[in-house]
Amino acid sequence: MKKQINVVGAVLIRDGAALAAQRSRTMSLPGLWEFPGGKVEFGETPQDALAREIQEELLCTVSVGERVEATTHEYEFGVVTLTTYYATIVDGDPRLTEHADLRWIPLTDLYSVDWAPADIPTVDRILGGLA
Ligand SMILES: Nc1nc2c([nH]c(=O)n2[C@H]2C[C@H](O)[C@@H](COP(=O)(O)OP(=O)(O)OP(=O)(O)O)O2)c(=O)[nH]1
Repeated sequence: MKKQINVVGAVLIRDGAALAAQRSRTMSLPGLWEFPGGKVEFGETPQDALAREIQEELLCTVSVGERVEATTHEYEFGVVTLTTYYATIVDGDPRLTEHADLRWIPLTDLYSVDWAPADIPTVDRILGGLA
């Protein structure tokens, strides 16, 4: 049976653009774009995990809000359940640490990057919510 991986991602929206992070060559799913975040550790709430991951990888503090979407996708290396939340930056500015790139993508261009497959329902939901 494949490994089950619980992952949380942050949907940060500012001035009509969403923050996307490109996975680096040394990560799984290299080159694909994702919502910053990571794996939920034992004993953590998804919200705590998300705030911790954003602090670690973007070096800023967020307040986690409403859930956007939850989706399960089977990759070669395991089954990822990705839950995304709207989040707001309360301190600091996102900085590039472990990803290949960070980009504020205008919502009108959100489909222009190559998202990790598990993220597509979140992108659909964000854009659907605007309609
Ligand atoms: N953080 C994040 N991960 C995602 C998203 N969509 C998606 O399929 N994933 C996958 C990529 C990874 O396999 C896993 C998250 O693990 P992680 O962010 O802790 O990545 P990691 O670098 O520690 O993982 P690994 O390369 O060591 O396997 O979920 C997303 O929007 N955000």
